[in-house]
Amino acid sequence: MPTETTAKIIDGKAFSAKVREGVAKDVASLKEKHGITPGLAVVIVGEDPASQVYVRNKVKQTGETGMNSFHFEMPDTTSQEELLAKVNELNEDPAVNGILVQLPLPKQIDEASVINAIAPEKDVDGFHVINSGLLATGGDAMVPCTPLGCLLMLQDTLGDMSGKKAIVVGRSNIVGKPMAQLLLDANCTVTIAHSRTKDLAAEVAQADIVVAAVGRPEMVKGDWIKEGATVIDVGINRIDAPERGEGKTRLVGDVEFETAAARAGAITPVPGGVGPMTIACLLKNTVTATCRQNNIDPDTL
Ligand SMILES: Nc1nc(=O)c2c([nH]1)NC[C@@H]1CN(c3ccc(C(=O)N[C@@H](CCC(=O)O)C(=O)O)cc3)C=[N+]21
Repeated sequence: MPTETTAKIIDGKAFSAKVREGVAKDVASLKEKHGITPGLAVVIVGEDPASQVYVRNKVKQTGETGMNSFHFEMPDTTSQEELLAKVNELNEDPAVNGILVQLPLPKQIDEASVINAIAPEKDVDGFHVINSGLLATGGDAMVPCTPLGCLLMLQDTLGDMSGKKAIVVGRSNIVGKPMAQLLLDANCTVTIAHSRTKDLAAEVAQADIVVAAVGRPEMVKGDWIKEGATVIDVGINRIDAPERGEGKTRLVGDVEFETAAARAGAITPVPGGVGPMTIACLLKNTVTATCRQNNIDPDTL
């Protein structure tokens, strides 16, 4: 029997366009009132073809908001010292308000050393230990872009989340852990599930909010989802799609979409869900960083 989509599809593409509009307004106002043009520097080491779309979108959208975009490509033979020297140079450059070093890095480079070399106030990814520490203790952190994008979509869909049961599937430093923190701050009762979780299906079935961030195609099954739950699918997995012709591929999330959409109250699609929101939040974080560096209250923009 074919399943039927009953869930509201959360349109991350449309929502991210709204977020970027807000960013563009703030950028214009920073220029007019303060004579400041925010600058975002992106450093890419090596060539990962999968990230080319992402990088192109990022550069295009940064420009569209009126910000300055600085782009650095370094060969995959780059040493840790060379990358640290680039990071230091950007730390000291007053035209650069935000720095993103694209991950993963080649194996000769220690990621933590590089991330923690970024000036915390320019760390628009929110990966620096100072920022994760601030997030964990209720301070003014730079919040990682993907979890921030998920939170904005959840707030837009649900409003007050107080008392809701949330499950985060995945415990990465980049998504799972900060996401759990944000849900906790929103007064949810939070479970973090992972590869050693005993009965994942039973855990997911309890949740009003499911955030899937494991990076395994369709591993969260639709029939685990509680009726009416809100499902945020962080996964972007490219899989073979022989039904579309030889050598064809398609993108799927970490959630089995069709079956989950038949049970959920609302769900994000892949593509067009979390991905575009991640980029929009990177731009938003760059404005936040610019304001903090210049002691400007963003509410006055
Ligand atoms: N320091 C760092 N920060 C990151 O945030 C970071 C990173 N490194 N390394 C790579 C990953 C990947 N990532 C994506 C963001 C948006 C889309 C995105 O917008 N995807 C679209 C289009 C997908 C497609 O068509 O290929 C979508 O989901 O609709 C994809 C991937 C950020 N990353």
